[in-house]
Amino acid sequence: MIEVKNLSHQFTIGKKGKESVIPVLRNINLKVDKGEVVTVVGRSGSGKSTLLNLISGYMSPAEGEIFIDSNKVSDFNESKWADFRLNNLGFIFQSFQLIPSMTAFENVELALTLKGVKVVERRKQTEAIFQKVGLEKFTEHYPSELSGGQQQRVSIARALVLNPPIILADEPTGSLDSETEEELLSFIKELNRELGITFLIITHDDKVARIGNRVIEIMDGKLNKEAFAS
Ligand SMILES: Nc1ncnc2c1ncn2[C@@H]1O[C@H](COP(=O)(O)OP(=O)(O)OP(=O)(O)O)[C@@H](O)[C@H]1O
Repeated sequence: MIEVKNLSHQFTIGKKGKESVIPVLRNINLKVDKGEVVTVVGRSGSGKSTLLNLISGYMSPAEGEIFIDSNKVSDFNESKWADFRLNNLGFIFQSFQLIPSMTAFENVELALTLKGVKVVERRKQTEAIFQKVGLEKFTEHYPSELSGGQQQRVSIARALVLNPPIILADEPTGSLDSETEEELLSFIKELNRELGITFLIITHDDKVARIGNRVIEIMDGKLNKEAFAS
């Protein structure tokens, strides 16, 4: 489903003439199969977000190839990526990234509007997804009128409404207390089990890492050997 081949990435930082190169990822090979939950751990600064940004096309790899299904996405230009993301990838972020001036309902409906779904159909789909995430009583709330856990559920609804086969998550419980975190992790497992959604989750939290069928560790720019054990 996701295949990363010989992926390396580095950043160039500093003023012109005094640049230095920071290698972040070195020769990474990774396969995520359909229906898996794979968690990626590693120290702060080890390159977890960089890996996710490369897999989701927000950065282009310095070297290597990335395939999602049969698509060589590492060759995509920005417009192809935009279309591909809308149809294939859902995203969950630590900071929820909801639009504050829109209600919960409008935040979720917007994803369908961008996809060109007609108004009656998108209202129907949005209502159904609020039922799925158990927030049907909160559709008219603005993000600031919701708890952290509720905001994260709205952001999951926004991802789910597009029916993505894959969800990429960056520290999805990083802003939640431990009880809300456990609820959210159970919900992610339920979505994986019931809808067969493949998850790639980056985290530095052991509890989150443990929901993975496989835990992969990035260390010194490489994937830790242990990580390949199923
Ligand atoms: N746009 C950028 N320009 C230059 N260096 C960057 C850039 N983004 C990240 N880095 C550097 O790349 C390294 C990896 O960063 P990354 O954000 O991928 O780590 P991380 O494992 O996700 O960290 P954290 O757990 O703290 O979020 C760090 O040393 C960081 O300073």
